[in-house]
Amino acid sequence: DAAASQKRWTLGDFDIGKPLGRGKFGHVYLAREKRSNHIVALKVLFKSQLQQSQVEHQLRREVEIQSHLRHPNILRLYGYFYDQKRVYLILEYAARGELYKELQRCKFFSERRAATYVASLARALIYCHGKHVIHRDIKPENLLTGAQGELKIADFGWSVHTFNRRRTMCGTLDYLPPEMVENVEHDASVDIWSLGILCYEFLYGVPPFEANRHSDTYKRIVQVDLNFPPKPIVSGSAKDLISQMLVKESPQRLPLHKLLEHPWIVQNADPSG
Ligand SMILES: O=C(O)Cn1ncc2ncnc(NCCc3cnc(NC(=O)Nc4cccc(Cl)c4)s3)c21
Repeated sequence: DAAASQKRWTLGDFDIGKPLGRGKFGHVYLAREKRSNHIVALKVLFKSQLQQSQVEHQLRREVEIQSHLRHPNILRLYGYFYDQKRVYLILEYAARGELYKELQRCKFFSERRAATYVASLARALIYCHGKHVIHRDIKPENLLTGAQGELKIADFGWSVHTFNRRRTMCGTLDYLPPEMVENVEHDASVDIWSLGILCYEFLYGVPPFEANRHSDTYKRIVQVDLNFPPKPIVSGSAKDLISQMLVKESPQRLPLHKLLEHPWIVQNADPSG
């Protein structure tokens, strides 16, 4: 609630539980806020490492952006606090944990499960883009699942606000179409590409442009060297959707609201998400 996001939290406000995971910058613990008994996830980041990697500004931006986002498919960041050595993020607890572990366990998802996740992600991204926020780091590692199996986008560490850069193209703006002046659609389409990659990986268990060497992956991406293996068997409708998202020309990628009307989503996604 509003009070919670303003309160000055300290470690003493929480009972710390089991470790949930360990990331590059620190560990995540299950925790309970003592007064409310509210269960949260507490991410502990070491200031030394944040300084070393010069990501403090990114973390500040994440906290700022996340404090304005409220969506069922976006993991809440309730607040933060710090002490001498560490910064603590107070996060919504996603009871079923990391989606990529589930993908590794199942190898790949059914079309219904994949479409349900893709539709939830599209709705969350439509919400973010409506607030001129792009995530820019949509991948299985940043997706968590709640107690009912619902998908939660986490870790806005790479998200940005897309301010409307006033283009000074040859001095006048008068002749630019709305989407160019807005400059949101153009930027926001990076998340559409990533969602297309994710949809492919949900269905095949590997991302489409995977290669042994970085340089080969880079080449396959810029050439959009997209092909669909014969196994597992995937419907033509799914391939059609993926092909409309993995388009090099960003303004030509299928807009997210059109994705929600695509036959593959309409016929396979569980409306409750
Ligand atoms: O995922 C797991 O390991 C385990 N797990 N299991 C359940 C569960 N429930 C909630 N959260 C979990 N994990 C934390 C997810 C995050 C959300 N937001 C983040 N933000 C961030 O790390 N920002 C950040 C860090 C360092 C530098 C910079 Cl610039 C930005 S991490 C959970």
